[in-house]
Amino acid sequence: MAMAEQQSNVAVLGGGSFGTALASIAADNGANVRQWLRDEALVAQINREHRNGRYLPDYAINPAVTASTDLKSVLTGAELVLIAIPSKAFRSVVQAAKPWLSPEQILVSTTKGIEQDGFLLMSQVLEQETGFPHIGVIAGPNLASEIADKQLTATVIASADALTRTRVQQVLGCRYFRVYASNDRHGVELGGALKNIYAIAAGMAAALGMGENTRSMLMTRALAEMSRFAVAQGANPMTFLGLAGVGDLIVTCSSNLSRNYRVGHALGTGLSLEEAVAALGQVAEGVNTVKLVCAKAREMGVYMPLAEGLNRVLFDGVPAQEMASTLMMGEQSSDVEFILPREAVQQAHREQAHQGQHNSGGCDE
Ligand SMILES: NC(=O)c1ccc[n+]([C@@H]2O[C@H](COP(=O)([O-])OP(=O)(O)OC[C@H]3O[C@@H](n4cnc5c(N)ncnc54)[C@H](O)[C@@H]3O)[C@@H](O)[C@H]2O)c1
Ligand SMILES: O=P(O)(O)OC[C@H](O)CO
Repeated sequence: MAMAEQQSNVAVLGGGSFGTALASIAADNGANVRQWLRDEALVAQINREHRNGRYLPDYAINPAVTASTDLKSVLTGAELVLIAIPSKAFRSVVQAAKPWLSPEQILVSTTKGIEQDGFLLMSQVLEQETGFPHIGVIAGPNLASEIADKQLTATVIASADALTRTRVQQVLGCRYFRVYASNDRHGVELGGALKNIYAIAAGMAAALGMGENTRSMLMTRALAEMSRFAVAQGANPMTFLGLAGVGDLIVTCSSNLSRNYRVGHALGTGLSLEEAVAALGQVAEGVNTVKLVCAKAREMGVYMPLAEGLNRVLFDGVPAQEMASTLMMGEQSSDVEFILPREAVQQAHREQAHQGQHNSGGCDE
C-alpha cells in the first residue's frame, strides 16, 4: 500500500475508460474497490479476466476491483464514491444511486461536461440531487489509457470541503498518480469542460496541416478565452495556471488519445460531424459543450471568437478551413487581460482612430 493511511471502501460508478482507470488506481493503493456498470458481459469479463475489453482492452485492472451491475451492493459501505458517467446520463445515474448514498460519503464527479438545462456542472447536479456536504471534482491532464499504463500523472481534487480534498489525496495518491488540491471547485470543473472545445479545434487544425506556431497561438488564445468565460462565471483566474487549466488544455489539444481531438481531426479530414462522432464510438463531451457555452457566452456578453468559430463549423455547415480565419480575424487585443484589460486596449485604439493617426494594420499575404 502506498500513501493510503487506512483501508478504504471506494465505489466507482461508470464502466468506461476513466472509471476503470480510477478504480484500478484506488485498488493499487490498497482500497477495496467496487465498480458499477450496466453491461453484464463486461462485469463478468472484469471479474474473470481483470480487463475491460470494451474501453481499455490493452491494460490489466488490479484484481482487487470487483465489478457489479447492482448499485446497492456497490454503494453500501463506500466512503468515497467516484462518478465517471458522461454528462448526458450523469443526473439519471445519481438519481438511481440516491437511495444508497448518505451524507457521510464523499461524492466526487470526474465528468468534464455541462448539463443543458440550467447550464449546470456535474458537482452542482450532485449538490442538487443529494444536498450532501462532501462534494468535489477531479480534473486535470488525465488521459485514461496513460493512467492505466501507469504513466506518471497528476490531477486536481477541487472542493470547498477540506475532508473531501484530503481523503481523495490519501485514497488516490500513489507512486504514479499525484493528487493536488484546490478549493476553486467551479474553476477546476469549468477548466475540464471548456478545454474539450479547444481540443476539437486543435485536432481540426492538425488535420488541416497548420504549423506549430498556429498550434501554440490556438492553445494560448484558448486559455485566454476559457479563463475569461470562467471568471465571468465566478471562477478564480489563477486556477487556469494549474493542472486543470493549462495542464489539461495542453494534453487534450496535443494528443490523438483525446476523443475530442480525434473528432476535430476527423472533421478536418472532411468527415461530417455525424460521421466523426460515429467513427469515434465514444462520447466527446466538447461537441455538446461548445453549443451550450456559446449560448451562455452570448447571454452574458463574453467574447469567445474561437468557440463561436468552432460552433459554426460544427453546426452551421461552415467549412473547417474557416477556423483559421477565426484565429486571425478576431480583435487584436490584450495578451493577458488580467494584466492589461481588453477595454484599455480597445479604448487606446478608439483614441488613435479619433486623432486620425490610425493605421489599418492590415497585411496582405
Ligand atoms: N477517458 C478519459 O481519458 C477521461 C479522463 C478524464 C475525465 N474523463 C471524463 O470522465 C467522463 C467519463 O469518461 P469515460 O472516459 O469513462 O467515458 P466512456 O465513454 O469511456 O464511458 C462512459 C461509461 O458510462 C456509461 N454510461 C453511459 N450512459 C449511461 C447511462 N445512462 N447509465 C449508466 N451508464 C452509462 C457507459 O456505458 C460507459 O461505461 C467523461 O465525461 C470524461 O470527460 C475522461
Ligand atoms: O478523451 P477526452 O477528449 O474526453 O479527454 C480526456 C481527458 O479529459 C484528458 O484530460
